[in-house]
Amino acid sequence: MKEDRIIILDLGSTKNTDLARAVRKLGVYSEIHPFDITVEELKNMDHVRGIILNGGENRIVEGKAVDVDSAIYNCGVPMISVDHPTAKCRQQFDEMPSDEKLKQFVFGDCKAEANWNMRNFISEQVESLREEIGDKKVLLALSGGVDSSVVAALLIKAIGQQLVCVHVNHGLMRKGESESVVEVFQKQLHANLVYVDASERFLSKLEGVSDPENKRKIIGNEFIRVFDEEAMKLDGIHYLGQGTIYPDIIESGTKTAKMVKSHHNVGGLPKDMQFELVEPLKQLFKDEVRACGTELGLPDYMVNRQPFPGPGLGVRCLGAITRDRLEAVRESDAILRDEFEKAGLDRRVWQYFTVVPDFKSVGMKNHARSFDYMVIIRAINTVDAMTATIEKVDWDVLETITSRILDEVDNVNRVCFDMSPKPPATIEFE
Ligand SMILES: Nc1ncnc2c1ncn2[C@@H]1O[C@H](COP(=O)(O)OP(=O)(O)OP(=O)(O)O)[C@@H](O)[C@H]1O
Repeated sequence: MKEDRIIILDLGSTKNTDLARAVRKLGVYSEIHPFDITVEELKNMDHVRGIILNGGENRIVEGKAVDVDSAIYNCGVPMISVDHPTAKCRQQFDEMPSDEKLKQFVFGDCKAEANWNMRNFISEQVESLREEIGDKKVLLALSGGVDSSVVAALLIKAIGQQLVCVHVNHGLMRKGESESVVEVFQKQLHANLVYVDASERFLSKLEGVSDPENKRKIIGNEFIRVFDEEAMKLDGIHYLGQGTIYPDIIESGTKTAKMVKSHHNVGGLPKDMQFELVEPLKQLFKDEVRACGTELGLPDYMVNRQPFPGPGLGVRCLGAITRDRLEAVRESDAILRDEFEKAGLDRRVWQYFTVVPDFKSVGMKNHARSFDYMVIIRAINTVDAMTATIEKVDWDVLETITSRILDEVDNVNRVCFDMSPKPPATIEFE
């Protein structure tokens, strides 16, 4: 990679990513590494212009305060420290430096060039992907979500028809979602796309299953089975593309953080599938992934898509999934998304969706007694998905959504708004 870089060494900070993002915001590439990196490893990296020793509350590891190898202090690269009392560098900060001070360090002391942007990133990735992959083929599970869509667009630009995308419609997609994957990737970007309509297969496996854990397991296992079958039909695949992004890497790789998450992958593919991995987004933060998708020409609704659970609408059609309630979830979700977009809430609210429970309530329709399902609307905001607050949706917007759902969605006679923050409630219901 040709960009100048600032290395952040994690000495127990909980704010490594904030710092890395602050540096990248200045247009300079920044990467986080563990405190015990060796000076040789550092020297093997290209274009290292500066080092930030980033200390903090997790500085005690196995009873000892951590520090970098003394050779790193003498490696001749400009260095500052943040909240690292035993640092042996000239300039030390007690807390994250202001933008001005960071600028002074990055451009003044380190003389770094501001050349980190998505255009450069894409052209470099295209070049290195072509070199790495040669004339071999790459398989990619394309969900239509942000990460796999951006990986697909990048790989299409780099290797065109050598990329084989497999999209599985498990029947639990949102309204129009699978169709838009086909429209964008097959019709517009001319991708080599295998579209598998496995709805019937998933729905029949799920029939009568009401336990949320079992539902998730069945969906996950069936997904692997379908993907496996499709992969077996293909010849000469050498690589597997994955939408791993930078937070996946740092969350599973840091040596001081308390919470360690497992690495992102395609739901645990069978071990006997011998693929090498291609993970072209592994340097990017989520907002950079979105910017990369936009630069690659993906539509706005795809790159700004809100998070959507792997098991899809299956966990929003509560209890044992029935086709009538699944349709009610899908249709009401489409109305909610449409009205949120019209009200400009789609950009502001982190996640919003509808849920249909598996019981009925009494109502009146066309002057007669009705006994039908209810739709629950949920709209939440969060920073890290660990806690969540409720969006105070404007009353008029809620009324419009309610009357549209009651008018347009079959088998529904009641609409509720979920007021519960996380905790004690979770974001999803199952
Ligand atoms: N219906 C699907 N068809 C094909 N691939 C899928 C499907 N659902 C999930 N995948 C694959 O599994 C990966 C992990 O799925 P997950 O639901 O955890 O999404 P994610 O981490 O948000 O990524 P994305 O933004 O690409 O959906 C996806 O990146 C994609 O490669």
